Amino acid sequence: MLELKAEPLTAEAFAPFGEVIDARASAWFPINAGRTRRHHDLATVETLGEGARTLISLFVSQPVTVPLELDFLERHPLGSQAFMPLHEERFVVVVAPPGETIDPAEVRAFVTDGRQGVNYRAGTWHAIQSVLEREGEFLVVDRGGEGNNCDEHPLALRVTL
Ligand SMILES: NC(=O)N[C@@H](O)C(=O)O
Ligand code: NI
Repeated sequence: MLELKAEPLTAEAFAPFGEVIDARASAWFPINAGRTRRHHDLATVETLGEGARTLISLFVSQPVTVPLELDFLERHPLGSQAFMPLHEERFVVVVAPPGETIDPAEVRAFVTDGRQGVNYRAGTWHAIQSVLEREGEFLVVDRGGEGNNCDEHPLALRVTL
């Protein structure tokens, strides 16, 4: 069983896995006669393969318990996947670099602060959506289309905060 202690999520630490989406930590420019700050182009949506298209969905998730015990990570080889909380929900992020196998030494665990979202780059191994404390509602942007876009890799993990 691989034991991990979740670290506070930062863009720098998450860079090998994708982007952190956070209005507080991103540049913006004024639009709408100055009434709106546009935090522009914060993450890259990847949609690969036959019939690929971008999906916008809502995930309503029940909270996980901590320590969080997992028995697999998954990846989406044909597209990115972004999760943005709609009510400042905190969630646990577990990731490993893209590749055909997972090196346990490269698995990282993070916890978000409620204002952060993540965009997993295509192929990044990750735990399924794991919201903390209460039911969570997330805007999700990921890839639809033909072919298999979800691989699972067995891995026994316990994550503490
Ligand atoms: N299956 C699905 O749409 N969700 C997972 O990919 C996940 O990362 O939660
Ligand atoms: Ni996923």
